[in-house]
Amino acid sequence: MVKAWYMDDDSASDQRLEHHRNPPEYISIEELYKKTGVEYFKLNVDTYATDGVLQALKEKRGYTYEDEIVCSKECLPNYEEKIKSFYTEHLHTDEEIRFVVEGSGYFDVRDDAERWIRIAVYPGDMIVIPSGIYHRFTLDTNNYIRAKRFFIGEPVWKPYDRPADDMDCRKQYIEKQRRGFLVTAS
Ligand SMILES: CSCCC(=O)/C(O)=C/O
Ligand SMILES: [Fe+2]
Repeated sequence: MVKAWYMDDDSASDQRLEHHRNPPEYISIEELYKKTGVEYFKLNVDTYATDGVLQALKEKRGYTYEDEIVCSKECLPNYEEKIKSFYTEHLHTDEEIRFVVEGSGYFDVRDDAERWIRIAVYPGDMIVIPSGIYHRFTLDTNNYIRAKRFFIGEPVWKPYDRPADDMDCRKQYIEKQRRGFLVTAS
């Protein structure tokens, strides 16, 4: 099962480490959704191309665009710059949808009390990060991830670094969080 935990406050050491608190404080995926609106789906990484589960999800959620990103020194153009920008706290005007097919990494999201939650992703994990949430991404010490990216319509990748509190998507996110993410995740 996917693991998520509250991070320590050690921003000086390697971002690619686990950064657990002492003792570790895990959060369930249900709690994660309630606090942040982040959705999670588990797919079969060996059969997703033919088993219909991903296809059904794409149709249900209207994902019309799909591509792949490989984050590694060898494959990602402007690697250092991109890795730095992924780990700079930011938000997007649209959902960030990633399905991990190889490798691993960490998505960090802020909870309702501004605490960082780290979500460890592995092959078969699909994560939907809501529009307007402050978040960031880092590779772990394996330094490699290959993920599918989905989008409703034409993709908009632009990150807006914090502070972006005046953006409509941020205000809408805060309002949804205030009301509670009550609509079922799937
Ligand atoms: C594994 S996807 C790379 C990270 C990314 O695309 C992004 O937008 C992070 O916020
Ligand atoms: Fe992002």
